[in-house]
Order: sequence, then structure tokens, then C-alpha cells
Amino acid sequence: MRVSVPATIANFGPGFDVFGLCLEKPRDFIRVKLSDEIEVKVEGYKVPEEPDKNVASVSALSLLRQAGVESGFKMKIKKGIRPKSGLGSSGASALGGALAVARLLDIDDKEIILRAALEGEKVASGSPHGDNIVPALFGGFVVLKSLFPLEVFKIDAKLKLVVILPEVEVSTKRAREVLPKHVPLSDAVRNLALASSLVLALENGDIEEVGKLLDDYLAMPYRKPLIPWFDKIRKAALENGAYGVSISGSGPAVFALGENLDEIGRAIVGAFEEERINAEYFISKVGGGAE
Ligand SMILES: Nc1ncnc2c1ncn2[C@@H]1O[C@H](COP(=O)(O)OP(=O)(O)O)[C@@H](O)[C@H]1O
Ligand SMILES: N[C@@H](CCOP(=O)(O)O)C(=O)O
Repeated sequence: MRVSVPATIANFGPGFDVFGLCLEKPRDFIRVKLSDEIEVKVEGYKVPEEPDKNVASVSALSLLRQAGVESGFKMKIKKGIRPKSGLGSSGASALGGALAVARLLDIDDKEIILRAALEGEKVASGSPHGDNIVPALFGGFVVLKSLFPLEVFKIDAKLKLVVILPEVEVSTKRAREVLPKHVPLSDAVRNLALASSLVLALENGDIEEVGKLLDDYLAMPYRKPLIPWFDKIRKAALENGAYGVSISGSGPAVFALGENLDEIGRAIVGAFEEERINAEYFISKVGGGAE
């Protein structure tokens, strides 16, 4: 059984742990067949091949055991999403492992698949959060109302965005460790206003307004030391016509909305270069989810 799972933009501005947008590319490809042993082979970006350290094999095993199947498996991963990128690299593999096994066993229940995928994601980020896995499963833009029971609102957003991937790594685990347990009420209120307005703007297809609402007071202020270049990048993007710009997931990837996406992408790459960081950009539409 072979599945392909796309990258995602978790948080999408003010929606910490709640909003997620599915991209068309890049993608991870995962092939699984049942076997007596457990074996994991990886091509492409380097991630562990030890079955207990690879998020895809942890989630595959979790799904098998949830289904009461005592078998092992042979897994091949073509890793197309760079790890520690903020593009849902671990989430995509975690979903891929669970989904491939679910399809082998004819299991369609999304909550079972999600539960197994979250077991994998926990290995990477230390805590279960679904805003990368869920959009990769459903496609489109999702509002994750609840993980268990799984309750999701989906908007089939029609938009294109530019994603810029600098050559630096941010571990999601580390980016979650720096977050405070409590935030000021005024910051929570500001996020509430941004997030609810963003959903309405997206539903109305007002992409310029969506861009203007890409801000966050819950995680970004505390993550600044991990992404000290962000304010300069944002300035360059806005000066070159971006409607808005934000960090993808826990970073370091950033994304921007606007009309002249190539120009914005080049400007952001240039701003990274001024900080002596190599970066590349690509343009993607909203994706339809795992296949
Ligand atoms: N199949 C896998 N795909 C991606 N990362 C994996 C995988 N298996 C284990 N990992 C580990 O998970 C961590 C990357 O996850 P994370 O920090 O969440 O990155 P991202 O934000 O890009 O998802 C790395 O330590 C990586 O070695
Ligand atoms: N809400 C999470 C999202 C992490 O996404 P990833 O793509 O960096 O794995 C967070 O911000 O910690």
C-alpha cells in the first residue's frame, strides 16, 4: 500500500494548535506491506530508520495494535518534506504510516487513524497537537474544534501562497518548550479577534483581509529568540506587496499572501541572504490532502 501525504501550514497566523492549511507540495511517500519483522528504509531527507524513533513506523505500529493485529511491517519512506522545517514534516510522516496501514486493513475511521498518527507525532514534538496532521488528512483549510472526539470545520479555500524555506532548523519540540503556561488576557483577546475575523475573511474569499490578519500573540512573542530574523523578513515581504506574512507551524518556514508571489518570494529570499541564511521559495495552491 502506498500513500502520499502533503506538507501543511499549521497555526496559519492566529490559530495556534487550531488552524491548519494543506499545501499541494512537497509530499512524503510511504509504502507499507505486512511482514513478520519491522523494517524501515528512508530515501530523501534523512530521518531515523530505527522503528521506535521514526514517527511513521510508530504510528503504523500503533494502528496495527489498535486494530488487534499482531503483525509487523516493511516500510519505505520517500521523504520529500524537510524535517524541522515547520511544514508539518513529522506530521505528514506520522499520518502516512497510520494511513497506509489503515488502508491495508480497510479501516476508514478518521479518528482511529488520527489517534495512531498522534502517537507518531508525539515522538517528534513531545505533545499531541493535530493542526499539521488534520489538514494533511482532510485537505483545505481546517479549524480543529476538537481532537477527541474529532470535530473539524473545513473551508475549501481557494488561494495561492508563497512559502520560503530557510536553511536553518527549528525543532517543534523546542519551540513548544519555550511557550508559557499562561498568557495575558489582552493577548488572548487580540488572538480571538484575529482568528475569528480570519475565518470569516477566508469564507468570503477576501484574501487581502486574510493576509492582514496573519498575526499572533500566543506563540510568536515567545518564539522570537528561535527566529530572530522574522521582523526583517516580514518588513521585506510587506514592502514588496505581501498582504501578510507569518511563520509556518513552529518555523523556520514562512509564508506570505499577495498577488505578486514570485516577487515576494524573491524579496524574502534576499532578506534571508542579508542575514547570511540561504533560503528557497516555492508557490503552492491549497492541497486536497493525503492520497
Ligand atoms: N518520518 C519522519 N519525518 C520527519 N521527522 C521525523 C521522522 N521520524 C522522526 N523524525 C524526527 O522528528 C523531528 C522533526 O520533527 P519536527 O521538529 O516536528 O519538524 P517539523 O516541524 O518539520 O514537522 C526530527 O528530530 C526528526 O528526526
Ligand atoms: N501548533 C504547532 C504546529 C507545529 O507545526 P510543525 O509544522 O512545526 O510541526 C506549534 O506551533 O507548535
